Amino acid sequence: MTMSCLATTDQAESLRRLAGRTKSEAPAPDLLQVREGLRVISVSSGKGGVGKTSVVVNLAASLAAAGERVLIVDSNPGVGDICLRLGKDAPYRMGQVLAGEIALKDTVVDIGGGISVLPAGMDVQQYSSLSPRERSALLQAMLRLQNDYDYFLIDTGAGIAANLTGFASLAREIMLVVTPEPTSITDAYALIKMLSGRDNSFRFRLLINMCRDNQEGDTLFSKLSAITGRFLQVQFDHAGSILHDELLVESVRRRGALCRLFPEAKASTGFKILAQKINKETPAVAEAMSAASMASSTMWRNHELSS
Ligand SMILES: Nc1ncnc2c1ncn2[C@@H]1O[C@H](COP(=O)(O)OP(=O)(O)OP(=O)(O)O)[C@@H](O)[C@H]1O
Repeated sequence: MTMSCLATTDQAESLRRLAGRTKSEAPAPDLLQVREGLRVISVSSGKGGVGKTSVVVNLAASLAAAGERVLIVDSNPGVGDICLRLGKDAPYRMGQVLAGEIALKDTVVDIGGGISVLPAGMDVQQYSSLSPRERSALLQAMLRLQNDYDYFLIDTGAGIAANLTGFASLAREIMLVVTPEPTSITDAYALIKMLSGRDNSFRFRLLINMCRDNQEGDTLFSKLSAITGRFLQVQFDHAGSILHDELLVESVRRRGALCRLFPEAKASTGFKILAQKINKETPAVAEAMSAASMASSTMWRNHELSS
């Protein structure tokens, strides 16, 4: 669904609703500032099916178990519906937000235990069809939620476009999920190359999922790190390894987080260590961004991506 309805209804009112403001409130300033202390991490991959959503769900559960308040932003259009995966209904959809029928904040689903989900699935075409003002209103609506959380974990679609558009554009930290499969590694390298070419301030972390053992993960990280070190100027860290674990598949079947259903599982240990590591780090500093310039830079990026 697009926002063409804005042309026929009261555009100011629709934008206000989209941004979650009341009529009496002044418009938000044209500056997107992620508050100090909020971590915005996008979890991405070069190819699909490597376990991105599993990582988001279980990292969220581990962070929440340590007392952090986590908003999962499910911006992956289509397949991986995180609410469904966690056994909850998402009564409202992004299309209704884009149509100005409902405010973004009203779509948030409380999963319990310190985790909420924003079902924000939107594909690149849908995002491209928004005007710069609509994009800006959406990002501002997102930032109006920031005082309620310590982390925004963004589940993006696979590939570069999904990382540069929509809510993912707020993240300075990118966690790339790969598996030991050769195609997953080459796709991840291509993604790092493209993203770092657009913005060299991203902090990349590599998380190796579905490993046989930690040694396999360490070896893979060393190989990729050697190549990126030689050819690219990027901040690139090892987030850790998550072991292949049949109980993870079982947790998906039972519609819950592995770390909550099977806290002693071998993959749960990996997620716990990952959460501790992330929690100890100093966040990447996010500078204020002009909403207008972000919206227009995303336009040329979209144009470039579709060519
Ligand atoms: N560590 C693991 N051990 C065993 N199975 C896993 C592991 N991680 C993920 N899986 C399984 O791999 C499958 C894909 O996982 P998931 O849906 O999280 O991937 P994704 O990258 O988000 O996929 P998509 O690109 O389709 O959104 C699921 O069936 C999940 O149970």
